[in-house]
Amino acid sequence: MTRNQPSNWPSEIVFRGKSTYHSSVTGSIKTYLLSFPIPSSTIGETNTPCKVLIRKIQDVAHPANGQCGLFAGQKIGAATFIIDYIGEIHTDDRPESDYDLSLARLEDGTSIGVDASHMGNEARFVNDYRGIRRKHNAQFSEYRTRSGELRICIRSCEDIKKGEEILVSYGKSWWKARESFSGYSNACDHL
Ligand SMILES: C[S@@+](CC[C@H](N)C(=O)[O-])C[C@H]1O[C@@H](n2cnc3c(N)ncnc32)[C@H](O)[C@@H]1O
Repeated sequence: MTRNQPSNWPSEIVFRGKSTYHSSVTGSIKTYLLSFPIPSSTIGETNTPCKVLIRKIQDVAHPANGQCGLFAGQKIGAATFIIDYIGEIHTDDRPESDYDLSLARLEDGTSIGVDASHMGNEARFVNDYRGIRRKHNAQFSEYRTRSGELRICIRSCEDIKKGEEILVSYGKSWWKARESFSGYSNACDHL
């Protein structure tokens, strides 16, 4: 299900309800991504996204203070589909992107990513739990839609109260790759 652009969406990022395929994705890879046969028990695209809100974080104790976060706009039960992570599907290397998730790795070693640095939906604003909460309350989860498209979504791993920040784990390797980090820029000037 696609969504409408939120009113506080940053003007420099293209809002998209569906993935876009970069020119690095060849025809055969696109076929694999879009039409793999799936068991009918798999999560389908009839999943209704939860209401989520992008909020500017104004809390000096929060490690992403001044940036944005993704917040629950409704009560969300455990193990609930929250929202698809939409971005540009690509196979080229994007080590500089902080919004690039791994979607699949093919037998020939090709890595397929979903990069939401320049386009995406609200899911691109989800923060990592470290320094904010004892553990994550949501996680990235890969699935096929009923039509067979491979996607990543955010799913809750426990009950999330309305107004609570939705937090995932980016994984240790994500942070390790950024160990030399000396400070994040303010990514939330539009709010
Ligand atoms: C996918 S973006 C998340 C949304 C981002 N906060 C924004 O406003 O665009 C990833 C970036 O968020 C920030 N971030 C996320 N979780 C963090 C955490 N636990 N501690 C510090 N910075 C975090 C880092 O700047 C990271 O590069």
